[in-house]
Amino acid sequence: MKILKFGGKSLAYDGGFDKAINIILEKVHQQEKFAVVVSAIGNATDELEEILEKAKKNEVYQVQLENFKKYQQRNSAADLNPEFELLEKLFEGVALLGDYSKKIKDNVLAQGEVISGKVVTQALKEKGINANFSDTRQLIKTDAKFGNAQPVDVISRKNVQNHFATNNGTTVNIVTGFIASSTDGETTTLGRNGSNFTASLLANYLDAEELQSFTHVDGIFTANPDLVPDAKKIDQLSFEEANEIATFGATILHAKTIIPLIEKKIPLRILNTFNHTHNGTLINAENSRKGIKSLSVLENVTLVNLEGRGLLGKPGIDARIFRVLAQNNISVSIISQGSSERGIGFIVNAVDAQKAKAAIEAEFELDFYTNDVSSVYLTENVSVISIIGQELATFNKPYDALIRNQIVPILFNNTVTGKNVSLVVERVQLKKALNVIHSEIFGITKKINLVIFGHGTVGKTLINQLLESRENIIQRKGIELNIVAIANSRQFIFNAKGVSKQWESELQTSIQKSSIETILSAVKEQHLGNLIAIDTTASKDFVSNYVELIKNGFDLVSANKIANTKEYSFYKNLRENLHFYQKNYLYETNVGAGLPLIDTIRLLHHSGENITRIRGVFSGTLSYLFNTFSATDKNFSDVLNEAIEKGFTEPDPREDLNGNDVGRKLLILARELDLSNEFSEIKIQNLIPENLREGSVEEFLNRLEELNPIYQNTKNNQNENHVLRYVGDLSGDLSVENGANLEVSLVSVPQESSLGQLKGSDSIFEIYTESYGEHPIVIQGAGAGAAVTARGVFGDILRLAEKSK
Ligand SMILES: NC(=O)C1=CN([C@@H]2O[C@H](COP(=O)(O)OP(=O)(O)OC[C@H]3O[C@@H](n4cnc5c(N)ncnc54)[C@H](O)[C@@H]3O)[C@@H](O)[C@H]2O)C=CC1
Ligand SMILES: N[C@@H](CC=O)C(=O)O
Repeated sequence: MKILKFGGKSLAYDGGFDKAINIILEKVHQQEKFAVVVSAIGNATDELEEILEKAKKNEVYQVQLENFKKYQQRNSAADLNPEFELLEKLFEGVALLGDYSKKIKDNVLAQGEVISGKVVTQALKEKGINANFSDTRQLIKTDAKFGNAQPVDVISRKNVQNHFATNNGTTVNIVTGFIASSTDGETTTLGRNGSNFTASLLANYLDAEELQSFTHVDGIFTANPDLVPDAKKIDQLSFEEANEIATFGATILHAKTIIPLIEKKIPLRILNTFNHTHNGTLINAENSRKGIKSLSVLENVTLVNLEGRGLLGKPGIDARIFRVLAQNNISVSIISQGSSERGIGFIVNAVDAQKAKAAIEAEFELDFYTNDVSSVYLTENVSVISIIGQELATFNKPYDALIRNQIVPILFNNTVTGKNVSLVVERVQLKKALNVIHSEIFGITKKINLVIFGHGTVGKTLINQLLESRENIIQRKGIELNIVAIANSRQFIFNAKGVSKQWESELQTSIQKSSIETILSAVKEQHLGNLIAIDTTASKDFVSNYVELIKNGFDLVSANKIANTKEYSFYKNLRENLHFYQKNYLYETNVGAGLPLIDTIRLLHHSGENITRIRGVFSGTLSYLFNTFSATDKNFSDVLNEAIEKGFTEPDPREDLNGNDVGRKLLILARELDLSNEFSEIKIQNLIPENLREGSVEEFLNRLEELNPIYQNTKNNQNENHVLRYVGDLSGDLSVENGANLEVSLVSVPQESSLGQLKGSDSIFEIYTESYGEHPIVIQGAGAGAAVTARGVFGDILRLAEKSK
């Protein structure tokens, strides 16, 4: 036979009760053999406890009692008068005495289960079922520890087996959970979660084939889904794993429930009354998945700290602390003591914190005078996260993930035998911490949250590339690149689940004003971790937000060259912050768009290779301009317009023509070699005549033809078989500070030379090193363009995402 157990919410009248009855009916029609264990209906136990407290304090409880009776009776024909009358008498007595014993309390609470058993039995009888109300006070015998009585197995087993021997067959026994009686016949209860315990005892005594516990959730989850939206239901757990979870806080399961089942290897299935065809969580003897983990939380706790130099090596300090806490009925959940014994910290429920502090202060009063104890203080508003099933050997992963996301646990400890690590975090960080740990441990896919600043030529291409490749990257890499926000300088859109393919129109109509503060608070509100900010602007101002982003947990990816080319103090401060907050900053596209240049130079330099010179055509725009202009009869201005149209140029094309963009690239490379040059030190040949340098972009573009005679002349005045190339050259002694020459100029080179053979918008970089001698390492390829640049930014994002995997 099977044992079915229905919890209070499953029997509440707001939907659960009828569903529970239907489940029972369905099973009867399928000719299953089973007994049903019931909890009290709805919140009956809590309500009875509240009324009891009111009666004790001589407060008016009668209205609440009447409401209780009305709710419990609802439209049932069950005769509940004996229970109601007993309750009235008990409450009257408590009100008169102004107190109650645990025995009285058990008697009061027991009525909830009796009422429930009678009501369910009556409802089934009305449906034509041969239901039989079974009061477990006649069956399960316990010691006299009221409130948390222990069953006397020998007697209880015999009683249960005898009862079921005569009351089985076509009968459906509706059995009260939670309640029992002492060997003297007094009503006892089995402690909170006692109905599950009753069901589990019955399953054991009757050698049941399965215990089905009907709850209001789909099963046991990897974390509380209210706090972790990505929490997953666990399909199967071994008894040992379930025991760990039960011990560390899962309210749905209690450790003592499992023990009688383990003894007889009886499977326990956690099911949902409201979704009963769902397979739920099966707990059995099978060890199918080793290392299952789940996260449990103690939300409202306080850390109590006791500090003092005189504690070192002094025996009995801990004993005194815990004795005084025990005397005050204060339970301690986590204890941490440093090996120097200069302090001890422990976690108590927030409601007990002040009491605990006062009790310890009183206990150690004399030690304050002798200065052995210096302070007792509370760290309030903290929470405990327990990672159940977590071995210390792999704890580095969730711990690193927390640090990466700027959550530093206040303390952590592990159990020596069970696999369980608990962390104390600030309560404001609880949700984020849970989600970060959950994603690290359970995330089949790792979610990386992206905030994109700027959606111009490069940004827009990047966003579309990211949206198009989303599924593919999930499949291939197990990484979900989730664009949570897109911002321009005026407005932004935000969606924690990821922006849609209609992002452009949504952004146009968005009323959310763009500012670093509003974006950061939107991110914070959603407790998002694994954050990357992507700068695809060309803004000189925006880079001043980088440090703020870093401080708020963002890694950075940038196509914008400004941050790397501002004054050296800014450059250095940015890196100091990156180092301090352990954040990353990638900017491969700053030089050579999608070409793997910065990474190559960094690798060579860090491996000790002496780079002696870097020379080449650094600008895709100017490469296209002079390659095409040299090889065709087209006007200079027409070719320049083509470069603008192809998306090669900077937002202001004068930044290419005046040599600043190439200068910046040269400076970025120099700084990669640990040189602290400033932009002002670069010798730059400006290709724009002075009279065209001022004014707006539009005005400049309208006067492009004025460039034609100048460059036609330059072209004509070259030696034969020579072509024009705009070249950047980092030379001199690159191994010493102030030894480098940074120069950008237009040169005429033989057509047959490596620079002379360049085509299209290709950039070329010749990297000379000591080991490679006269034969430089050459990196060549498209040096500009939205698609290649966006791909390069994409590459940086993936690199960071993989790093955090
Ligand atoms: N086009 C190319 O081939 C390459 C470009 N880059 C760099 O990529 C960056 C973007 O270039 P493009 O897309 O061509 O420029 P773009 O001008 O088309 O796009 C930049 C966008 O950023 C927006 N923006 C400006 N300030 C902002 C702020 N404070 N917050 C949010 N958005 C802001 C602008 O409204 C604009 O839509 C530049 O820094 C450029 O140097 C780097 C390598 C190659
Ligand atoms: N305008 C730049 C774009 C890449 O940095 C260029 O043309 O090289």
